[in-house]
Amino acid sequence: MTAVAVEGLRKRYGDHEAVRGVDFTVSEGEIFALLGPNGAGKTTTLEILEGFRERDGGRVEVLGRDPGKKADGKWLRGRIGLVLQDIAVEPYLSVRETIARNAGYYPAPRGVDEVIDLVGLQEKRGAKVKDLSGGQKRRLDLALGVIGDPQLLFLDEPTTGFDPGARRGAWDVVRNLRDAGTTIVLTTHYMDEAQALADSVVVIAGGEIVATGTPETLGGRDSALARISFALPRGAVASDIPLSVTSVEDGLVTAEAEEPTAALHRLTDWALRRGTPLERLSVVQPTLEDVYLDLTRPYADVTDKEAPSPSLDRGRRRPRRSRS
Ligand SMILES: Nc1ncnc2c1ncn2[C@@H]1O[C@H](COP(=O)(O)OP(=O)(O)OP(=O)(O)O)[C@@H](O)[C@H]1O
Repeated sequence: MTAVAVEGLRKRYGDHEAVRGVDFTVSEGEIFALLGPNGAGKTTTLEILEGFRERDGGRVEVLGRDPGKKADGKWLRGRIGLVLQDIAVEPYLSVRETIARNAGYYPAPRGVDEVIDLVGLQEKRGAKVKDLSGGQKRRLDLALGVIGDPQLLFLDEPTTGFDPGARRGAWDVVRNLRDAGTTIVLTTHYMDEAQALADSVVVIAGGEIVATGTPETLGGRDSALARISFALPRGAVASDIPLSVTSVEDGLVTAEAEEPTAALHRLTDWALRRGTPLERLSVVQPTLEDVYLDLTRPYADVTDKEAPSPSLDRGRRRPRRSRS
């Protein structure tokens, strides 16, 4: 079933069109990541889904209701959880008091201590909010987002300010929530986070969707050529190499291969027969971050008045395979 459906969504601030006809769906029980550079329109889109901002055009359905309608908005507030940036909390209340107070806003909240354990704030149960570190404060935000046992959870940059260990802990929390049936919509600027968590991904830039897919397929990532590089062996010239060489710079050969396993077999066989080792050998497939940067590069440092069409300049690709 569909948890969120967005069709032709538009939002304008004065003469700035922040969201320009966005379409996407989020399936129930998945982790959906909305990615995009600063000013892309992510927060505006989320705020419309959350019922905090009116749209100028398009259709939006969240758990089958329209968050732009007052009655539906009220119904939705009991069923969605929010982890926003800069949530205002009372600084002199303790962690436990803060979570317990919020639990009272929901018809069927989770247990307060269970949620404290879930987000890893056991040690800080009695600490005042004002004495928490930045990362601990963000965990408290996460606790407040899940205390109402939401069907749908919005996470706006959930791990900003976390240390690496805490980030992995938060990822486990998010995955556990998904596995327990919560649908999760998140924004993040960390591509490793999207890679680790997301079942599906949408990239938005300049208020428009520039790519959709899974972390594995986004922007043709699964069909991009692998890049093999190694130091040119002593005495060899580029034309000796049994691969499609794209460059030789400072003695480093770079070649692209459609089937890296077979290409490596040919290359290492050639090197072994020559008796020359392949120094600095590496095989690189584009990461989600590489693909994301290519997709959004045209939008860096441009205003809404000159939003370009994205150039998919990942270089050569192997012929498209059918995608699921
Ligand atoms: N209340 C507002 N009034 C006027 N312009 C706004 C308002 N909120 C956002 N904007 C503008 O709309 C555009 C989209 O902003 P939005 O906050 O949705 O982007 P974002 O993708 O969430 O960015 P970030 O990653 O920096 O949080 C930006 O150009 C922003 O300056």
